[in-house]
Parts: sequence; C-alpha cells; structure tokens
Amino acid sequence: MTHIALIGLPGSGKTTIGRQLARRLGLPFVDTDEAIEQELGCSIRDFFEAEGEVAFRDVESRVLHRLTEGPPCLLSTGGGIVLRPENRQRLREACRVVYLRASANDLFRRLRHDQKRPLLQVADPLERLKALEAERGPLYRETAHFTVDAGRSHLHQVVNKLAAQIELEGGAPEP
Ligand SMILES: Nc1ncnc2c1ncn2[C@@H]1O[C@H](COP(=O)(O)OP(=O)(O)OP(=O)(O)O)[C@@H](O)[C@H]1O
Ligand SMILES: O=C(O)C1=C[C@@H](O)[C@@H](O)[C@H](O)C1
Ligand SMILES: [Mg+2]
Repeated sequence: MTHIALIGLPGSGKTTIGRQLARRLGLPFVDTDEAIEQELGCSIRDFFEAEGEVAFRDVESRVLHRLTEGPPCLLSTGGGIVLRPENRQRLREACRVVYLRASANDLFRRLRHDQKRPLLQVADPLERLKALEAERGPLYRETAHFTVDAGRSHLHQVVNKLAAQIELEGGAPEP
C-alpha cells in the first residue's frame, strides 16, 4: 500500500484537510475531481450534464486506477467514488483509507449557502444530504481502514489526529 486516501460526503473536508495533511506529511496532494477535470478539459458539472453519471463514473474509475498506480500521494476523492465496488476494492488495496465522518445535519450547517456543489442545488439540500448519508454511510465504513469525526471537530484537530494516527502506524509513505 502506497497512498493515503480521504473519503466522505460532500463538504466533509476531503480537499481542505487533505491539503493540510499532505503538507504535514510531506506528500504530494492530488484531488481526484481536479485530475478528472484536467483529463476532461471541462468542469465535472458540465460533463455530468452533457454525458450523464455513468460516463462520469467511468472516467472517475479510470483516474483512480491511474493515480493509485503512480507515486505515493495524499488522495482526496470525489464524494461518490465508493459507489462502484471496483473503486472500493482498489482504494482498500492501494491506499490507507480514511473516512471523514460528518452527519447530514453538520454538513447542512456548513454548506447551506453553497452554490458550487451540483448535488446540493435542490429545493431541500438537508433531505438530499440525509439520503446521501443513508446510501453512502455503509459504503464509506466498509471501505475505510480508519474513521475520524470531521463534523464537529475543528479543521486543525482533524489534521492533528490524522497525522498522529499515521505516525502511529509507521509514518507516511516515501514520496
Ligand atoms: N472540520 C471542519 N470544520 C469547519 N469547517 C470545515 C471543516 N472541514 C471542512 N470545512 C469547510 O467546509 C467546506 C467544505 O470543505 P471541502 O471543500 O474541503 O470538502 P470536500 O469534502 O472536499 O467537499 P467535496 O466532496 O464537495 O469536494 C470548506 O469551506 C471548508 O473550509
Ligand atoms: O458526491 C458525488 O457523487 C460527487 C461529488 C463530487 O466530489 C464530484 O466527484 C461529483 O460532483 C460527484
Ligand atoms: Mg473536495
């Protein structure tokens, strides 16, 4: 296993915490959503609208495989990456997987004014977050090696806790 991957619901802090943790551990930081947008040459939102979710998930699986075959990095993933069994398997075999757990209520408080996340641009974003939590919670738990509370804790507390846990387990992989 060579990588560290962060998984969790939209807004759980994968990108923000991932960037800070990568700096702490001296690892390159890669966001799968950003890598996908680079590969596509357009935004995920536009691609989703034009080609649909199945086409997006195909690209996401391809990018996950490519990135996890490359040099060790801290991988922040798209919120839906655990939906495909092949991605869950790939994550578990190639990465130390951390689930940033945050409840729908906590995320709603955090994201209620968000306009960037297509999944939340609906009449009732709290209901949508609850549905995502019900569908994906078991998949995040099944995929993760380690879970951390990222709903109520401050950003720096989550980063400190993860850095300590990784140290305890023998430290970060050599980049
Ligand atoms: N523990 C935290 N406490 C308070 N605010 C947080 C915490 N974690 C993240 N945030 C804030 O919540 C917002 C969403 O965080 P971020 O973009 O990192 O989430 P994400 O999991 O990458 O979301 P997405 O799945 O949509 O890419 C940001 O404004 C970030 O600063
Ligand atoms: O939760 C999801 O299904 C998604 C989350 C984003 O990170 C992107 O990967 C995309 O918008 C889909
Ligand atoms: Mg993100």
